[in-house]
Amino acid sequence: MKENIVSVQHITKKVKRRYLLQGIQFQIEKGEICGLLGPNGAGKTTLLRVLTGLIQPDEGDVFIQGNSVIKNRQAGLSEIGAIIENPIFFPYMTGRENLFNLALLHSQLTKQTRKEKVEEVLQIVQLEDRADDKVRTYSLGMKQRLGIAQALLGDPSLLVLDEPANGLDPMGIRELRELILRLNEEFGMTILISSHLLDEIQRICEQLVVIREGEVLWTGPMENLAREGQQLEDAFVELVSR
Ligand SMILES: Nc1ncnc2c1ncn2[C@@H]1O[C@H](COP(=O)(O)OP(=O)(O)OP(=O)(O)O)[C@@H](O)[C@H]1O
Repeated sequence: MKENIVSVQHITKKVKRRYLLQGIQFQIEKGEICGLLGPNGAGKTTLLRVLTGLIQPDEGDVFIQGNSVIKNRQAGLSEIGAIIENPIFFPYMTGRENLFNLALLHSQLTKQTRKEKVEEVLQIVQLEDRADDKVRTYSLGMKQRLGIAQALLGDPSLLVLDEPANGLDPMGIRELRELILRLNEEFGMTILISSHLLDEIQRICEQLVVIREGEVLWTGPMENLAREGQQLEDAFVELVSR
């Protein structure tokens, strides 16, 4: 049996009297790519912000490799690499310089291993050729890949991507898809990804968590929702309009 790497347990988040998330529960197994879906305003970003420690839930807990991101914040969060909002880089610094700066945040790394890590992640996201160019000259797709490189600096067990394909052109979307699949296949990375691009989700995800109005509406393997030959879009629309 595969090991659960992520366990989301009864997460509830209220703002004033309104529930943004209510009793959210699901698990993600090691090595899986899990898609987080839901209509606009369902609570996806709020959930990913709780998962990555950016906001505190009112109830519940999230365990990453058995470490609570709420009670044992440092250990829990050290297992996660994420792009939640658009990654912010210094435009007048090169990609390599930006990464080196961000690598300083990983205080467990020595100067030498920091340098090696930066080169390693640049290679993984295939930005070595442009690493000495200033970030202001990068396309959106390149900035997104630099964002993923940044997320990989701490050797996370889980990569969390919130709408990573937003604004990308078809070529950028394809490069991103290939990168996500390579991270999963070659490096065994577990990935949680939210997106409105359902055909992209259908191409890359094995598991799905569908939320609506802050609650889990459906969770399970992709093929149980979008049956053989069925478009995920049709299955999704059917599900959320029930
Ligand atoms: N700090 C906040 N205060 C009040 N309401 C909030 C706050 N943050 C989010 N919301 C509301 O919570 C709901 C869920 O928002 P969230 O951004 O998590 O949804 P989403 O599923 O990511 O939506 P989208 O697909 O449009 O990005 C929305 O109705 C939003 O307006």
